[in-house]
Amino acid sequence: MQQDNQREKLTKAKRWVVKIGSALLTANGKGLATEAMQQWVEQIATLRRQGIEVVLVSSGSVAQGMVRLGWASRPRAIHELQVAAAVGQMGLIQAYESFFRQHNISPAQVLLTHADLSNRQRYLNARSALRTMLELGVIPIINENDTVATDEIRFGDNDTLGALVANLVEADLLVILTDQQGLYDADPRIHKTAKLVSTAPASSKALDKMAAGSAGTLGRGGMMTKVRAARLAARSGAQTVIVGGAQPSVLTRVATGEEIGTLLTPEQERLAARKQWLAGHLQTRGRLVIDAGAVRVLMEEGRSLLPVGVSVIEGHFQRGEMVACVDIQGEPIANGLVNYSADEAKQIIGKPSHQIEGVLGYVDEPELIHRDNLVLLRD
Ligand SMILES: Nc1ncnc2c1ncn2[C@@H]1O[C@H](COP(=O)(O)OP(=O)(O)O)[C@@H](O)[C@H]1O
Ligand SMILES: N[C@@H](CCC(=O)OP(=O)(O)O)C(=O)O
Repeated sequence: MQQDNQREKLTKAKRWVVKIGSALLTANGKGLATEAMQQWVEQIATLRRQGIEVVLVSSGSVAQGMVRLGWASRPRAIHELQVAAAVGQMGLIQAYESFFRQHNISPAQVLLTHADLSNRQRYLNARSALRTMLELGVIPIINENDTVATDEIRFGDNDTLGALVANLVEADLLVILTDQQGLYDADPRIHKTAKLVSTAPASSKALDKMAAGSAGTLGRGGMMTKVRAARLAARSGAQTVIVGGAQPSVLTRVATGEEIGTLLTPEQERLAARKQWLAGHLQTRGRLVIDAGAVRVLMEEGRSLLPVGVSVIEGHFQRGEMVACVDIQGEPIANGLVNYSADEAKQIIGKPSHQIEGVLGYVDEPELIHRDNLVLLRD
């Protein structure tokens, strides 16, 4: 993909994940950087008016908690960090809430752990909740759920969380706001002559050496986790911009394609990347026999699979697992991630989607398999 087209592509990105790091948010440990927060919120409101959906991943709970508890240095003990995070998250959310309210936007607090995104069912639940928030114009503000997150279920840094959220909501763009202007060819705190990298493929090995320096005193990740986050985001086709969050109008400038910060580019388009992942990674757990009408709309119109087009359910699968879709002769048509378990699906097949609630008592999604989660196996 041409690198010079890539900034232009930013102007078309419709779904963004914006991650804001601790150093920026907490004015380097001096309390919340409320003026800066107010400006980011204002820019997000502007982006929204331009039709861009934004998910915010915000760090700063531990740093803010330290201020509220009067602690001068970051505690080592995990339970103390958890307390700082819980106390600080209140201040963080309170501030966001009041700033978003000034623009008549409702923000929502979402706390996630690693386990929430590695379990297929919880992954799908988080995904539909976030998608619905975006549809309703609510801005999700995500942080790690530090009170319950211990080592094995921890993201460890919010750069990674931002990337996983970008994968989760199928974002076009991950913007990582930090205290440097972007990624330099060496740590600019140590090497005064270091140069800013403008654009590079996220997969470039040369980036590892450049980003090897450590994090600031408040942040956890440093540049290495940002580069890794860009690679993770690239797996679902998202672009990543690492950029100095203290610059005026930083977000709206990124949206115009202005050459600020560092743009790390994916190798594949978003949907192609997701479909490749779907095609390669999961075993099927069951089979749906679909009727001729459903075969036609899937293959010719690229539509989602609705319960009404399914005649038989085979196998024991859970919501979120991969199933095979076959025609009435048993010929494979597509594989996809199913929105209902086998037991639920058996009750709703052959029925129009508006009857799902009447049958099950709730509706997860109107589709049995959404078209974004469906890979066709025939041309
Ligand atoms: N090549 C590099 N380019 C820019 N910054 C770097 C580089 N290597 C290391 N760093 C350091 O990474 C820091 C940003 O990471 P971190 O403190 O985790 O920020 P955040 O809180 O925004 O996540 C910068 O302040 C910088 O000193
Ligand atoms: N959940 C933690 C995340 C800390 C973190 O990842 O910080 P950073 O590297 O500055 O994004 C907090 O809010 O303090």
